[in-house]
Amino acid sequence: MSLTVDIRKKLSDGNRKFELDIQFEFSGEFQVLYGPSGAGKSLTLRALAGLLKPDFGKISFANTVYFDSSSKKYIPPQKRNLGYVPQSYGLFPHLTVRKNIEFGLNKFFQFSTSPKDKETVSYLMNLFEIQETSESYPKHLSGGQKQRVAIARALARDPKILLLDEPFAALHTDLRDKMREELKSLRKKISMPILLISHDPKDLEYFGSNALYMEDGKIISNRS
Ligand SMILES: Nc1ncnc2c1ncn2[C@@H]1O[C@H](COP(=O)(O)OP(=O)(O)OP(=O)(O)O)[C@@H](O)[C@H]1O
Repeated sequence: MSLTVDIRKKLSDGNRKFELDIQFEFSGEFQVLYGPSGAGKSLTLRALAGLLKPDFGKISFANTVYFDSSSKKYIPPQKRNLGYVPQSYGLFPHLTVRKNIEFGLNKFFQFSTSPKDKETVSYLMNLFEIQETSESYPKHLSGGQKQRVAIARALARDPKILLLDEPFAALHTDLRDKMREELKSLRKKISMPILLISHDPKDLEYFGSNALYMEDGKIISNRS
């Protein structure tokens, strides 16, 4: 399954202008997108997730076209079969861990949870070892637990690719090492490609057999 990206987007807010001009293809296990602050890494991930609409170009994954400016095709975020975890995790503070993960099932208008959905949520809580926190609210969780809930929520919709924006940035150094190990073993269990953003050289060492280096809205080098 390969992700193909060829997009351009001009952004401006009064005085500031920024241009994203990105081309790459990814079909491995891990792809790291790295580069300095302000390079355009998060904007790229948001475009893949459908939260930022490019001006021109095409995004496709596993034979599904998510965006194509020439045919005016644009699949909205909730219909893209990918899991996206933003840098701040984006957990809902007023929902318990269980409800946060249920939200990921993408069934906004369903008032009760089916037995199959309950099974999926239990499976994910077991997988991430967060069963004991199921009735807790995000503010009572550690950084590592919050991160696990956020990834579990992204996986609840059964995505075919996982997009993680700086997954370890909010964690202490010791926990970062542990979570890197966890992410690697998780990938073996779920066997789906993971695209992650980082500006930590240690992530490159760990996951970086495929690495794209970005600067000023462009990909400067591609190590694969
Ligand atoms: N609407 C906008 N108008 C102008 N510039 C913008 C707009 N939105 C974002 N930017 C700028 O685009 C640049 C890239 O932002 P982005 O969040 O993708 O950076 P990043 O590489 O993820 O950085 P970091 O590592 O700090 O998270 C930044 O300089 C940001 O300020």
